[in-house]
Amino acid sequence: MKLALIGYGKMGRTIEKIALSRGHEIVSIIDVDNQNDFTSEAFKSADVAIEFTMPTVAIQNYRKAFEVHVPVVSGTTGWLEHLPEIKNACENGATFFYASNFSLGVNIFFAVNKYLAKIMKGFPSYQVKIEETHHIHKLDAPSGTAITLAEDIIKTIGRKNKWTGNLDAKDDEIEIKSIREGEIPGIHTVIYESDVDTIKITHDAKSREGFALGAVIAAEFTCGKKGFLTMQDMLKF
Ligand SMILES: NC(=O)C1=CN([C@@H]2O[C@H](COP(=O)(O)OP(=O)(O)OC[C@H]3O[C@@H](n4cnc5c(N)ncnc54)[C@H](O)[C@@H]3O)[C@@H](O)[C@H]2O)C=CC1
Ligand SMILES: O=C(O)C1=N[C@H](C(=O)O)C[C@H](O)C1
Repeated sequence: MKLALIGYGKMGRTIEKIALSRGHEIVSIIDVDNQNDFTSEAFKSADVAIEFTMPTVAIQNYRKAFEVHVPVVSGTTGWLEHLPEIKNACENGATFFYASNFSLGVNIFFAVNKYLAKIMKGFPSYQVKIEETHHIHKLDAPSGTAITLAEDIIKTIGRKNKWTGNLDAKDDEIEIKSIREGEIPGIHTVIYESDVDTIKITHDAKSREGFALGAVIAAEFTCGKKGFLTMQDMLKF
């Protein structure tokens, strides 16, 4: 498959390595210094573009790729206020795959989180909160993964209406505590606490390889498809 990379930072470089090891060709790499390359023949020849950049620029990149009819797989977090525009573009011919976290392990963790929230619906004596820890370079907080975890709990548990990054959460809110420390790739913990005990589930990424492998597999899945795609479409659990 011919791949384009939009964003050649920590994720872009890890994705390049994994894509090459799976026999794919990188036909174009776009970063801050060559943003006009979206109209190049090389970029337009890509079967799929994989985008990992920054919350503030992601939406412009999606628009530019859609203009030249290149499908996009993106893992950039912190841009979801624009989701209706992207879904609308997908209803009108664009192809876009988004995941707040592409790692298989995190997606198993998402399933466990939903199952646990279903059980905890019947146990209101437990308070729920989320903690996420990432490297000091991360621009957004809370992490996209923590927001997905919180939204899945809200849909299921029946006693929470929204999440908050404030540490004085109201009764109907889920507190998300964000910690930035060293070079940590990503740790997410969901914590249920009663007067007598604590239940915790944690996903701890050892490196960025799991995120990058998931993004390349998502690009393979996206190739030849149309519309708005997610990990649920790909993993079927
Ligand atoms: N969904 C997932 O599984 C994962 C998502 N992420 C997210 O991916 C994003 C990128 O993460 P990293 O690679 O660690 O960041 P990074 O800071 O290492 O790389 C970002 C790259 O984007 C480039 N860039 C900035 N503006 C650009 C523009 N207008 N056009 C093209 N390139 C541009 C930067 O120069 C840099 O090379 C973040 O939002 C992060 O939260 C990170 C890991 C996994
Ligand atoms: O910025 C990161 O590094 C990561 N971002 C994603 C998020 O915001 O959830 C996924 C992963 O945790 C790494």
